[in-house]
Amino acid sequence: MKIEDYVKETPKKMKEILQGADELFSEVRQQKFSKIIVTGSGTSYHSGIQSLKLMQHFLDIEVTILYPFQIDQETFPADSSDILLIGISQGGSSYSTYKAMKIAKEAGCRIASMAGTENALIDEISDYVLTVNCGEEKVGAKTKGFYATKLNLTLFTLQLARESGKLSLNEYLEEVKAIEKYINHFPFIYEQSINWVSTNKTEFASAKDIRVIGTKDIYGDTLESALKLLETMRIPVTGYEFEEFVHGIYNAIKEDSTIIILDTGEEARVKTLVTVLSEWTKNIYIIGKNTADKPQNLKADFLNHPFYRTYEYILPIQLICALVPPLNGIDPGTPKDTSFHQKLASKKI
Ligand SMILES: O=P(O)(O)OC[C@H]1O[C@](O)(CO)[C@@H](O)[C@@H]1O
Repeated sequence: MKIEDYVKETPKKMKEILQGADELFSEVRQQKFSKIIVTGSGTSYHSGIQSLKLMQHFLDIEVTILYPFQIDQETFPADSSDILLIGISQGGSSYSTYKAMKIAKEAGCRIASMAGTENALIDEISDYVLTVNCGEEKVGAKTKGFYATKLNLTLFTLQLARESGKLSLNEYLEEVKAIEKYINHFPFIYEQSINWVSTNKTEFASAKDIRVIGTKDIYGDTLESALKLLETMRIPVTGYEFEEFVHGIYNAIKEDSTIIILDTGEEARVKTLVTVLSEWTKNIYIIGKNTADKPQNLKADFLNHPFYRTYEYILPIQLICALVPPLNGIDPGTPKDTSFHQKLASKKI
């Protein structure tokens, strides 16, 4: 299967994950935690970053997202028995995540794992196995798993909030309904995104480097956009939150720079930024609901819910990753070196 096939089956898998939530979280939702730490590398870390605000909003406790390398004994200076550490690895076998989970376990934390496969390495040290039931994704650059992991974190949060009374049953069902709306709407955004990518594919294929700019509400998606574009197009790509970009990154923009802006409508200065940047480069692409109607922009029928828009803005980017690299002779689903993780001892093969 190719990347676009996995993207396409995303709504079906999301529906299944929704249906399985009551059972999957039945044990963990009854527990009390004073703090939650989420850890994972790359796309898995981005799922955490993107879910952070939602988790804080519904759980009303401290939530921290850390890269595995940031976790050591000093992360847990006091009694940690009320801390839940969630380790995420879509492939389930990243040693970095596993090692961080082990340190947390030895410090007395309770441990949950979210792997995209069953019987994963990271499940071995978990008290709560919270498998991301999105089915296999046998390409290096994961897309379906990103939606599914964010949904798993969301449902974990909503179930915990429901159980502790922070959310009534009705409020819980309202949230589920809002997510279902996204699942049903997914094919429309998919179609609009495919059309936009095919209109601009030649220009994307000749991009020398790309800067992705996103607002704070989709910071995780902004980082993920940059990672996935870089991983598949194999050119320099970086992603910044709007304010951080304005802070100094703009200095690097020149004639052959390509800029993609994820415009959720939360930032009033996007238009001004585009006017200023247009003096230096013509290669500016805006993805948004109310963006100017022109071929370079994707003006899509986004639903734009503050928490669940995360299921739509990333989609056009993933389709660039799926469809543009082949124009340059790159198979985006196959890593550049298929035995890389073996050589680096970074994943259990
Ligand atoms: O199994 P893990 O640790 O989540 O790693 C898989 C992820 O790593 C990446 O290859 C790069 O960070 C992602 O594209 C992929 O989804």
